[in-house]
Amino acid sequence: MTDPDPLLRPDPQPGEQQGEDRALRPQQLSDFIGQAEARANLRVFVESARRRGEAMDHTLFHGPPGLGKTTLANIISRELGVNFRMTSGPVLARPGDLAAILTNLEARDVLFIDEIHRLNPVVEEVLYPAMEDFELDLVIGEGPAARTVRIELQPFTLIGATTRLGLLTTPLRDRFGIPTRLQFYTIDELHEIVTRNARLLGIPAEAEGAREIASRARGTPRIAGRLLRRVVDFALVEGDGHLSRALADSALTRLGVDTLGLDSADRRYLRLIAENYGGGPVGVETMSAALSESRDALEEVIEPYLLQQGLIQRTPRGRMLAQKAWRHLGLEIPQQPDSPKPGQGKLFE
Ligand SMILES: Nc1ncnc2c1ncn2[C@@H]1O[C@H](COP(=O)(O)OP(=O)(O)OP(=O)(O)O)[C@@H](O)[C@H]1O
Ligand SMILES: [Mg+2]
Repeated sequence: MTDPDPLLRPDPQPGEQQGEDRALRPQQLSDFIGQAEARANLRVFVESARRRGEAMDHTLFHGPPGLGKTTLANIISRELGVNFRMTSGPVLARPGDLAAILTNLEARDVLFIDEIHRLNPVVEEVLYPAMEDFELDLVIGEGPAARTVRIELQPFTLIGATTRLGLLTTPLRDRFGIPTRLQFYTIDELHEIVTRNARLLGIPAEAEGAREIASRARGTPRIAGRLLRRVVDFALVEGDGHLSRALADSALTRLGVDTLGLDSADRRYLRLIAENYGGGPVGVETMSAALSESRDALEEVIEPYLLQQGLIQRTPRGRMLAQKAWRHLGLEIPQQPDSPKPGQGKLFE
């Protein structure tokens, strides 16, 4: 996929996962801002598991990239006071890979599987009895000599994360006792996050400066963190080192982030529907071909925020531009030709 604006993509950029980003990661549920409902529920489930001295029930986090799935999984293991083991769907190529991890877990540990929708089906089969009965059925040997051995596992908590709930198989989905959807953050929540991050980075930030970044961060803490760093660069080199609204505004505009937080890829998407398809409806495959972006990237990364902002609508016949998008692009809403009443059109065929 051609990606003109890696700065603004909500997926992690190289170095971010391990490096500079770590300092900003909330460590406890009480540091975690936003997702109030999910957080309140998780607090109960964690506390209950602790009191019972049992593994917490399996938990699935789903939602667009950069909203805090990995962060929450980490926090839960810390609050439970257990080890955190991390792997991901595409990494577990063979059942043995998963078996090796499962048999090494200690009682009540958290096993985090990122991108769980990308598990190999034969690996997924191994996961079912492991999740349900903490048992592993492994086939040893081949042909007539093959036999199955059953291995007892320590009770553990599986935490799965996915940006594509729809791609999870039903049997896997059904085995999560705590499915949790993460939502885009409000501007107030992002404002709090930017303020906290600026404090941690030791940057003097005016409330209005932090708010400007928050309102242009696409509802996503990862993007808010990244925009803050870039604005700080401008503040240090071209300003007086402190983050004001005017500085944030000029830096973000230079970075191509508009007032709604859209980047050039978002605007290209909206313009295509407006200018080439009269506002739609247009199918996602057509969009994908015209933009040279994978369908996954459109559905996972670009569209969720545009939908949440009410800029586009998804209809059975394809994507359509909403009025707000025409206004945002500064384009005239085309006059709809008088649509024939039901049945009337037939007369002219
Ligand atoms: N509620 C929050 N408060 C403060 N910072 C947050 C919050 N949620 C996420 N972050 C920050 O945003 C960044 C992205 O979070 P995280 O890696 O958990 O997202 P994710 O949902 O796992 O994304 P992906 O789908 O790409 O794996 C991290 O740097 C994290 O510190
Ligand atoms: Mg993650």
